[in-house]
Amino acid sequence: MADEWQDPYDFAVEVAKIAGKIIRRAAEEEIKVNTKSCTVDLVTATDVRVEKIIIGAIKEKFGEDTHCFIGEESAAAKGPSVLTDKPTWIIDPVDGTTNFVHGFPFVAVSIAFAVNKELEFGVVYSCFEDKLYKARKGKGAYCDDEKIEVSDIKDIHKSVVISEFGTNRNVDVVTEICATMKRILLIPVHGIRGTGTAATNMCMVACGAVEAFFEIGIHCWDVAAGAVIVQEAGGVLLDVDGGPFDLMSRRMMSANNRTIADRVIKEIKIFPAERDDGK
Ligand SMILES: O=P(O)(O)OC[C@@]1(O)O[C@H](CO)[C@@H](O)[C@@H]1O
Ligand SMILES: [Mg+2]
Repeated sequence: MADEWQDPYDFAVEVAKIAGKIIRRAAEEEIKVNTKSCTVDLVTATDVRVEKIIIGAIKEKFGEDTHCFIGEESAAAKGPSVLTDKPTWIIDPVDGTTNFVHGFPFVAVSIAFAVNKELEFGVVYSCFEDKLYKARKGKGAYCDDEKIEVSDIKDIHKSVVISEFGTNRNVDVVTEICATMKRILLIPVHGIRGTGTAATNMCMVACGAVEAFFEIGIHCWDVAAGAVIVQEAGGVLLDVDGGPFDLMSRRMMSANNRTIADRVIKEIKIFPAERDDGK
């Protein structure tokens, strides 16, 4: 049987690189900053423009109504993002908008594709590093066409963990996040890091640079592509309570193995985040 998702996969790689070039060019000009859910949840004309270019290119290539789309910048106007069985592109045109605005060089184009609610492939292009991470279900994970694998560390005391502070500035939430980070540091672990983009954070797990990345508050478009890349690199994906990974839940634990995941999960204080699908 013809491999029907190879063409969209190859196209996702191509369009991610084009989008990355647009982002790099835009970074050389003055960036007008707007805000979304709060004063520190930033968005720029580049986020909106790049998403339109990606979706427009996909529609031109595969047909106007062939596929569905969940894109960060168009989602806001549409209400809850419901993932159906239909072939669906899940897109974050600029993951790390705050970094883009500040010139902090970790900004990723994240493009994933799901069919029957199963993620088929993920592409993450870290455009200032010029590193393209990609993976298709069942076919391994790659960075610039070199196979990547998670680290084999099982001892939490020899691990580096990634997490993020997010954009929620509610004092109780910030207190919980900081308390979780403190508990993890005091295990102790070698260190806690964060690139400011979930997609890139997950690629750091996939290539074995760190052992785990978790966050409460991410969206499906931040993590969909990284989820395929982590899984195909031999990693594990879970809910932050150790249950099954739920793409629309706004929370995620990704790690090199279950031992590390479970040990970090013990330190996470969970706070509520409204689901992407509104359920
Ligand atoms: O709005 P953006 O830039 O597309 O994405 C938001 C984001 O960068 O912020 C979080 C850091 O808290 C990341 O985990 C997530 O990817
Ligand atoms: Mg974004």
